[in-house]
Amino acid sequence: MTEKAIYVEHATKHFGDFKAVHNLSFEVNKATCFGLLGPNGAGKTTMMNMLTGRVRADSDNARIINVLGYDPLKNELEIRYLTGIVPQENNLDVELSVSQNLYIYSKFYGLPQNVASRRISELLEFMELTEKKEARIRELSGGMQRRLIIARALINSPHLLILDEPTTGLDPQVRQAIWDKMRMLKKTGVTIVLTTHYMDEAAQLCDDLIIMHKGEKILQGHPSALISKNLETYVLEILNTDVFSTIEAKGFRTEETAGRLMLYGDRLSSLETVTEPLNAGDFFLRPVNLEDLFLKVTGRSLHD
Ligand SMILES: Nc1ncnc2c1ncn2[C@@H]1O[C@H](COP(=O)(O)OP(=O)(O)OP(=O)(O)O)[C@@H](O)[C@H]1O
Repeated sequence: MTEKAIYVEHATKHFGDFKAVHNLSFEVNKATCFGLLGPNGAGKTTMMNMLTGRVRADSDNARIINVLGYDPLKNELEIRYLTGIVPQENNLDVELSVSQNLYIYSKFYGLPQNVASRRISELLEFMELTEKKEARIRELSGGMQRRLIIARALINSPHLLILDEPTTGLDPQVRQAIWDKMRMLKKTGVTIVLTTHYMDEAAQLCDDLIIMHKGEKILQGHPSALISKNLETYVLEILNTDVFSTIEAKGFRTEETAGRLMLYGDRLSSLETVTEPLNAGDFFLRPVNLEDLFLKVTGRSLHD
Protein backbone atom coordinates (compact mmCIF):
# COMPACT_ATOMS: atom_id res chain seq x y z
CA MET A 1 0.00 0.00 0.00
CA THR A 2 1.24 3.48 -0.84
CA GLU A 3 2.31 5.42 2.19
CA LYS A 4 0.43 8.62 2.89
CA ALA A 5 2.16 11.81 3.95
CA ILE A 6 -1.08 13.70 4.58
CA TYR A 7 -4.69 12.84 5.39
CA VAL A 8 -7.30 15.54 5.51
CA GLU A 9 -10.90 14.69 6.29
CA HIS A 10 -13.62 17.32 6.40
CA ALA A 11 -11.27 20.22 7.06
CA THR A 12 -13.24 23.39 7.64
CA LYS A 13 -12.28 26.96 8.43
CA HIS A 14 -14.96 29.61 8.67
CA PHE A 15 -14.25 33.25 9.54
CA GLY A 16 -17.60 34.24 11.04
CA ASP A 17 -20.17 33.42 8.33
CA PHE A 18 -17.50 33.31 5.65
CA LYS A 19 -16.48 29.83 4.50
CA ALA A 20 -12.78 30.13 3.64
CA VAL A 21 -12.42 26.32 3.55
CA HIS A 22 -15.44 24.07 3.75
CA ASN A 23 -15.45 20.33 4.28
CA LEU A 24 -12.31 19.59 2.30
CA SER A 25 -10.96 16.03 2.17
CA PHE A 26 -7.88 14.69 0.40
CA GLU A 27 -4.87 12.46 0.86
CA VAL A 28 -1.31 12.95 -0.37
CA ASN A 29 0.97 10.00 -1.11
CA LYS A 30 4.57 10.23 0.03
CA ALA A 31 7.10 11.49 -2.55
CA THR A 32 4.39 12.93 -4.78
CA CYS A 33 3.37 16.47 -5.62
CA PHE A 34 -0.15 17.54 -4.67
CA GLY A 35 -1.64 20.75 -6.03
CA LEU A 36 -4.21 23.13 -4.61
CA LEU A 37 -5.59 25.23 -7.43
CA GLY A 38 -8.15 27.96 -7.43
CA PRO A 39 -8.68 31.66 -8.09
CA ASN A 40 -7.79 34.36 -5.57
CA GLY A 41 -9.64 33.78 -2.34
CA ALA A 42 -10.49 30.11 -3.07
CA GLY A 43 -9.01 29.05 0.27
CA LYS A 44 -5.70 27.54 -0.87
CA THR A 45 -3.43 29.36 1.56
CA THR A 46 -5.87 28.81 4.42
CA MET A 47 -5.83 25.06 3.69
CA MET A 48 -2.02 24.99 3.53
CA ASN A 49 -1.81 26.90 6.78
CA MET A 50 -4.10 24.36 8.42
CA LEU A 51 -1.59 21.64 7.50
CA THR A 52 1.16 23.32 9.47
CA GLY A 53 -1.03 24.50 12.34
CA ARG A 54 -0.60 28.18 11.47
CA VAL A 55 -4.36 28.34 11.01
CA ARG A 56 -6.37 26.23 13.42
CA ALA A 57 -9.05 24.16 11.69
CA ASP A 58 -12.56 24.52 13.09
CA SER A 59 -13.06 21.72 15.53
CA ASP A 60 -16.84 21.78 15.82
CA ASN A 61 -17.10 19.72 12.62
CA ALA A 62 -15.92 16.15 12.23
CA ARG A 63 -12.35 16.64 11.09
CA ILE A 64 -9.07 14.83 10.99
CA ILE A 65 -5.88 16.35 9.73
CA ASN A 66 -2.76 14.25 9.88
CA VAL A 67 0.54 15.52 8.50
CA LEU A 68 3.57 13.20 8.59
CA GLY A 69 1.90 11.29 11.42
CA TYR A 70 1.08 14.38 13.49
CA ASP A 71 -2.01 16.45 14.27
CA PRO A 72 -1.35 20.13 13.46
CA LEU A 73 -3.57 21.20 16.36
CA LYS A 74 -1.39 19.34 18.86
CA ASN A 75 2.01 18.92 17.21
CA GLU A 76 2.66 22.15 15.34
CA LEU A 77 6.33 22.16 16.26
CA GLU A 78 6.96 18.57 15.18
CA ILE A 79 5.35 19.28 11.81
CA ARG A 80 7.31 22.51 11.38
CA TYR A 81 10.51 20.64 12.18
CA LEU A 82 9.87 18.22 9.29
CA THR A 83 8.49 20.77 6.84
CA GLY A 84 9.99 23.40 4.56
CA ILE A 85 7.83 26.37 3.61
CA VAL A 86 8.23 28.59 0.58
CA PRO A 87 5.91 31.55 1.13
CA GLN A 88 4.34 33.68 -1.61
CA GLU A 89 6.45 36.71 -0.82
CA ASN A 90 10.23 37.08 -1.01
CA ASN A 91 10.89 37.48 2.70
CA LEU A 92 14.68 37.18 2.70
CA ASP A 93 16.74 39.26 5.08
CA VAL A 94 18.11 41.99 2.79
CA GLU A 95 20.73 43.00 5.35
CA LEU A 96 22.41 39.60 5.07
CA SER A 97 24.31 37.78 2.33
CA VAL A 98 23.00 34.71 0.51
CA SER A 99 24.84 32.22 2.73
CA GLN A 100 24.00 34.18 5.89
CA ASN A 101 20.29 33.90 5.04
CA LEU A 102 20.72 30.14 5.03
CA TYR A 103 22.90 30.13 8.11
CA ILE A 104 20.26 31.95 10.17
CA TYR A 105 17.76 29.24 9.29
CA SER A 106 20.21 26.48 10.15
CA LYS A 107 20.41 28.04 13.64
CA PHE A 108 16.65 28.05 13.85
CA TYR A 109 16.69 24.28 13.31
CA GLY A 110 19.62 23.80 15.66
CA LEU A 111 22.05 22.39 13.08
CA PRO A 112 25.62 22.18 14.44
CA GLN A 113 28.08 24.50 12.67
CA ASN A 114 29.84 21.80 10.61
CA VAL A 115 26.57 20.17 9.54
CA ALA A 116 25.15 23.60 8.64
CA SER A 117 28.20 24.55 6.54
CA ARG A 118 28.01 21.31 4.59
CA ARG A 119 24.28 21.59 4.09
CA ILE A 120 24.53 25.23 2.95
CA SER A 121 27.21 24.32 0.38
CA GLU A 122 25.05 21.45 -0.91
CA LEU A 123 21.97 23.62 -1.19
CA LEU A 124 23.79 26.49 -2.91
CA GLU A 125 25.12 23.94 -5.39
CA PHE A 126 21.70 22.33 -5.85
CA MET A 127 20.03 25.69 -6.48
CA GLU A 128 22.96 26.91 -8.62
CA LEU A 129 23.77 29.82 -6.34
CA THR A 130 27.30 28.90 -5.28
CA GLU A 131 28.83 31.84 -7.16
CA LYS A 132 26.46 34.20 -5.35
CA LYS A 133 27.09 32.97 -1.83
CA GLU A 134 28.66 36.24 -0.66
CA ALA A 135 26.22 38.46 -2.58
CA ARG A 136 23.71 40.73 -0.86
CA ILE A 137 20.05 39.97 -1.52
CA ARG A 138 19.50 43.19 -3.47
CA GLU A 139 22.13 42.02 -5.98
CA LEU A 140 20.05 38.93 -6.84
CA SER A 141 17.51 38.70 -9.64
CA GLY A 142 13.93 37.71 -8.79
CA GLY A 143 14.65 34.16 -9.97
CA MET A 144 17.74 33.88 -7.78
CA GLN A 145 15.79 35.13 -4.77
CA ARG A 146 13.13 32.47 -5.34
CA ARG A 147 15.83 29.81 -5.65
CA LEU A 148 17.39 31.00 -2.41
CA ILE A 149 14.03 30.86 -0.63
CA ILE A 150 13.61 27.27 -1.83
CA ALA A 151 17.16 26.47 -0.65
CA ARG A 152 16.28 28.01 2.72
CA ALA A 153 13.14 25.85 2.95
CA LEU A 154 15.33 22.77 2.42
CA ILE A 155 17.88 23.53 5.14
CA ASN A 156 16.28 21.07 7.58
CA SER A 157 16.10 18.27 4.94
CA PRO A 158 12.30 18.40 5.15
CA HIS A 159 10.04 15.44 4.46
CA LEU A 160 7.33 17.84 3.27
CA LEU A 161 7.85 20.94 1.16
CA ILE A 162 5.03 23.47 1.00
CA LEU A 163 5.19 25.88 -1.92
CA ASP A 164 2.81 28.83 -2.09
CA GLU A 165 2.91 30.08 -5.68
CA PRO A 166 6.64 29.41 -6.04
CA THR A 167 7.24 30.77 -9.54
CA THR A 168 4.93 33.78 -9.76
CA GLY A 169 6.53 36.57 -11.76
CA LEU A 170 9.47 34.51 -13.03
CA ASP A 171 10.49 34.07 -16.64
CA PRO A 172 9.89 30.72 -18.38
CA GLN A 173 13.49 29.47 -18.18
CA VAL A 174 13.72 30.13 -14.45
CA ARG A 175 10.37 28.41 -13.91
CA GLN A 176 11.57 25.37 -15.87
CA ALA A 177 14.76 25.26 -13.78
CA ILE A 178 12.74 25.36 -10.54
CA TRP A 179 10.41 22.62 -11.78
CA ASP A 180 13.44 20.44 -12.56
CA LYS A 181 14.62 20.85 -8.97
CA MET A 182 11.16 19.98 -7.65
CA ARG A 183 11.15 16.78 -9.69
CA MET A 184 14.58 15.88 -8.29
CA LEU A 185 13.33 16.46 -4.75
CA LYS A 186 10.35 14.18 -5.33
CA LYS A 187 12.74 11.44 -6.44
CA THR A 188 14.58 11.76 -3.15
CA GLY A 189 11.32 11.09 -1.28
CA VAL A 190 10.18 14.65 -0.50
CA THR A 191 6.42 15.19 -0.58
CA ILE A 192 5.38 18.49 -2.14
CA VAL A 193 2.20 20.49 -1.65
CA LEU A 194 1.88 23.33 -4.09
CA THR A 195 -0.51 26.18 -4.75
CA THR A 196 -0.28 27.89 -8.06
CA HIS A 197 -2.15 30.11 -10.45
CA TYR A 198 -0.21 28.60 -13.34
CA MET A 199 -2.01 25.70 -14.94
CA ASP A 200 1.14 24.70 -16.81
CA GLU A 201 2.99 24.49 -13.50
CA ALA A 202 0.33 22.20 -12.06
CA ALA A 203 0.34 20.08 -15.22
CA GLN A 204 4.15 19.79 -15.08
CA LEU A 205 4.51 18.94 -11.41
CA CYS A 206 1.34 17.56 -9.84
CA ASP A 207 0.58 13.87 -9.54
CA ASP A 208 -2.78 14.77 -8.06
CA LEU A 209 -4.56 18.07 -7.57
CA ILE A 210 -7.80 19.58 -6.43
CA ILE A 211 -9.50 22.56 -7.97
CA MET A 212 -11.02 24.71 -5.23
CA HIS A 213 -13.65 27.38 -5.55
CA LYS A 214 -15.12 29.38 -2.67
CA GLY A 215 -13.55 27.07 -0.11
CA GLU A 216 -14.86 23.83 -1.61
CA LYS A 217 -13.42 21.06 -3.73
CA ILE A 218 -14.80 21.05 -7.26
CA LEU A 219 -12.63 18.47 -8.99
CA GLN A 220 -9.75 16.16 -8.07
CA GLY A 221 -7.38 14.01 -10.10
CA HIS A 222 -4.22 13.74 -12.13
CA PRO A 223 -3.96 16.80 -14.41
CA SER A 224 -4.15 14.96 -17.74
CA ALA A 225 -6.83 12.56 -16.48
CA LEU A 226 -8.92 15.52 -15.35
CA ILE A 227 -8.64 17.13 -18.75
CA SER A 228 -9.43 14.00 -20.74
CA LYS A 229 -12.39 13.17 -18.52
CA ASN A 230 -13.93 16.63 -18.54
CA LEU A 231 -13.02 18.24 -21.84
CA GLU A 232 -12.68 17.43 -25.51
CA THR A 233 -9.20 17.31 -27.03
CA TYR A 234 -9.04 20.65 -28.83
CA VAL A 235 -10.36 24.11 -28.30
CA LEU A 236 -10.97 26.84 -30.81
CA GLU A 237 -10.86 30.27 -29.26
CA ILE A 238 -12.63 32.91 -31.30
CA LEU A 239 -10.92 36.13 -30.32
CA ASN A 240 -12.78 38.64 -32.48
CA THR A 241 -16.18 39.41 -30.96
CA ASP A 242 -17.37 40.79 -34.32
CA VAL A 243 -17.36 37.32 -35.85
CA PHE A 244 -19.24 35.56 -33.04
CA SER A 245 -22.57 36.00 -34.80
CA THR A 246 -21.26 34.65 -38.11
CA ILE A 247 -20.19 31.36 -36.62
CA GLU A 248 -22.29 28.30 -36.98
CA ALA A 249 -21.30 26.31 -33.96
CA LYS A 250 -23.77 23.49 -34.29
CA GLY A 251 -22.59 20.26 -32.74
CA PHE A 252 -19.91 21.97 -30.68
CA ARG A 253 -19.93 22.76 -27.03
CA THR A 254 -19.44 26.52 -26.94
CA GLU A 255 -18.76 28.74 -24.00
CA GLU A 256 -18.34 32.45 -23.92
CA THR A 257 -15.79 33.50 -21.38
CA ALA A 258 -13.75 36.65 -20.82
CA GLY A 259 -14.95 38.02 -24.18
CA ARG A 260 -13.96 34.87 -26.07
CA LEU A 261 -16.05 32.18 -27.66
CA MET A 262 -14.65 28.75 -26.92
CA LEU A 263 -15.57 25.77 -29.08
CA TYR A 264 -14.47 22.35 -27.93
CA GLY A 265 -14.05 19.34 -30.19
CA ASP A 266 -12.33 15.98 -30.33
CA ARG A 267 -11.27 16.31 -33.94
CA LEU A 268 -9.01 19.03 -35.21
CA SER A 269 -10.45 18.74 -38.72
CA SER A 270 -14.00 19.50 -37.60
CA LEU A 271 -12.86 22.61 -35.72
CA GLU A 272 -10.87 23.70 -38.76
CA THR A 273 -14.06 23.84 -40.79
CA VAL A 274 -15.33 26.48 -38.38
CA THR A 275 -12.24 28.61 -38.94
CA GLU A 276 -12.56 28.68 -42.74
CA PRO A 277 -14.46 31.99 -42.99
CA LEU A 278 -12.23 33.64 -40.36
CA ASN A 279 -9.08 35.71 -40.63
CA ALA A 280 -5.89 34.38 -39.06
CA GLY A 281 -6.01 36.90 -36.20
CA ASP A 282 -9.61 36.02 -35.29
CA PHE A 283 -8.98 32.63 -33.75
CA PHE A 284 -6.57 30.38 -31.93
CA LEU A 285 -6.81 26.61 -32.35
CA ARG A 286 -4.92 24.51 -29.80
CA PRO A 287 -5.05 21.44 -27.53
CA VAL A 288 -7.08 21.95 -24.34
CA ASN A 289 -5.21 22.53 -21.08
CA LEU A 290 -5.94 22.77 -17.38
CA GLU A 291 -6.70 26.46 -17.71
CA ASP A 292 -9.68 25.60 -19.93
CA LEU A 293 -10.90 23.10 -17.37
CA PHE A 294 -10.54 25.67 -14.66
CA LEU A 295 -12.59 28.18 -16.63
CA LYS A 296 -15.21 25.57 -17.28
CA VAL A 297 -15.70 24.50 -13.71
CA THR A 298 -15.35 27.85 -11.96
CA GLY A 299 -16.51 30.20 -14.69
CA ARG A 300 -13.47 32.26 -13.83
CA SER A 301 -10.00 32.78 -15.10
CA LEU A 302 -7.27 31.88 -12.67
CA HIS A 303 -5.97 35.39 -13.06
CA ASP A 304 -9.19 37.25 -12.18
N1 LIG B 1 -7.89 35.66 9.24
C1 LIG B 1 -8.87 35.86 8.34
N2 LIG B 1 -10.00 36.51 8.67
C2 LIG B 1 -10.99 36.68 7.79
N3 LIG B 1 -10.97 36.24 6.50
C3 LIG B 1 -9.87 35.59 6.12
C4 LIG B 1 -8.76 35.36 6.99
N4 LIG B 1 -7.81 34.66 6.32
C5 LIG B 1 -8.30 34.48 5.07
N5 LIG B 1 -9.52 35.04 4.95
C6 LIG B 1 -10.36 35.02 3.76
O1 LIG B 1 -10.52 33.70 3.32
C7 LIG B 1 -10.54 33.64 1.90
C8 LIG B 1 -9.55 32.62 1.43
O2 LIG B 1 -8.24 33.16 1.57
P1 LIG B 1 -6.93 32.38 1.11
O3 LIG B 1 -5.77 33.28 1.34
O4 LIG B 1 -6.92 31.04 1.75
O5 LIG B 1 -7.21 32.22 -0.43
P2 LIG B 1 -6.21 31.78 -1.58
O6 LIG B 1 -6.95 30.77 -2.41
O7 LIG B 1 -4.91 31.36 -1.02
O8 LIG B 1 -6.05 33.13 -2.40
P3 LIG B 1 -4.75 33.74 -3.15
O9 LIG B 1 -4.63 32.99 -4.43
O10 LIG B 1 -5.16 35.16 -3.37
O11 LIG B 1 -3.56 33.58 -2.25
C9 LIG B 1 -10.25 35.05 1.39
O12 LIG B 1 -11.46 35.65 0.98
C10 LIG B 1 -9.68 35.76 2.60
O13 LIG B 1 -10.01 37.13 2.60
